[in-house]
Amino acid sequence: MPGLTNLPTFPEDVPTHPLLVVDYELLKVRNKDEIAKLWKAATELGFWYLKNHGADAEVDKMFETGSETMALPFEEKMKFEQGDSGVSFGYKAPGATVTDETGALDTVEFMNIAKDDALAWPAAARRTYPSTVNARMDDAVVPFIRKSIEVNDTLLDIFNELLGLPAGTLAEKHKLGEFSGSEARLIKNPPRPGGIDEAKAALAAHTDFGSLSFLHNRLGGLQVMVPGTSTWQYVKPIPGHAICNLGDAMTIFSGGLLKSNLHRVVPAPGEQGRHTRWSLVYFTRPGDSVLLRALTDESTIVARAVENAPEHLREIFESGQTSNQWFTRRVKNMRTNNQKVCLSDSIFSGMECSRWGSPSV
Ligand SMILES: O=C(O)CCC(=O)C(=O)O
Ligand SMILES: [Fe+2]
Repeated sequence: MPGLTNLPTFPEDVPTHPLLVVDYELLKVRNKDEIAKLWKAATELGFWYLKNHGADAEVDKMFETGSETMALPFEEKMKFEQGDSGVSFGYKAPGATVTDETGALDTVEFMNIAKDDALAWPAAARRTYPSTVNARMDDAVVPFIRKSIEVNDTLLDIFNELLGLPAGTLAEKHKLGEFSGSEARLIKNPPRPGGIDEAKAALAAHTDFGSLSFLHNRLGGLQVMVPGTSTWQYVKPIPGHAICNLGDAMTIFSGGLLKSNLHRVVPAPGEQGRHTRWSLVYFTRPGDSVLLRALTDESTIVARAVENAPEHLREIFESGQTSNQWFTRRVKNMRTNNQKVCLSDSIFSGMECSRWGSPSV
């Protein structure tokens, strides 16, 4: 596909953080060593590579869908814009969110497709989409979303076991039939005219809001801030390997044991920066009505983690908010048009706009 083949290789001379590689086939048969590796990745960095996930064909078709959709005239895409009310389904134009406290604008465009719409197709559950998305619902979008749900639900079951929760506890919080913020995201970031200024993020530093993200990219540009450091390191894309990460909801459920780590997107490094960057994510998020709190009553492991957690985090472990309330607030606070309200609240440092010290998407 144009834009996804014959790409320059990832440069050797940029600071890169090696993620642990976890094998999905081995996880499925509950291989002990593989599960131990997943636990290490999840409790230390919150990011890992996942190989043998079996979604390559679905991912390729989604990249085609992304390229067909982003090629539509801007006015056509804007008919599906997500708006400023905190809903994330639909189109997000470049510049619709801010990337730092100076108000610098993001450069990425998204098309977010709700899990609820994919499952209801051809009916619309949450909203409608451009013709290019509708045309690929049957052969690309629905199969990708179903495959991603299968992978993420398997990981959720394993975390359920690792956290010592009663069987089905996390599954109950991510019920297929309940409306949720779960969505597939097609992302395009164009090459930046005038060269690469890594200091200017394409997508702001954030933690993912939901539970699990299943990410596919071909060019570099994703960076993580390794806990205990204050510098950004690239995550190198490896063919056939998805990048998985945990979101804030899992940090809350687990009393802080599972890490939702800060990350951002900058222009791809080196020669790669001359090319359009495409990426694709499936976000699994808790059902809209699920209360975000540490599962202390359900697990002694979580209860102990909360007892040992630093004081300032304990408030987050009893957020008092449903998944939908939390998510709506966070999406709203990212929007450029809402910054008058938000910057006065100190979005990048305060507790009100971002309890995690950075915005979340
Ligand atoms: O494009 C990427 O590599 C990451 C995107 C991301 O972090 C997000 O959409 O939340
Ligand atoms: Fe993210």
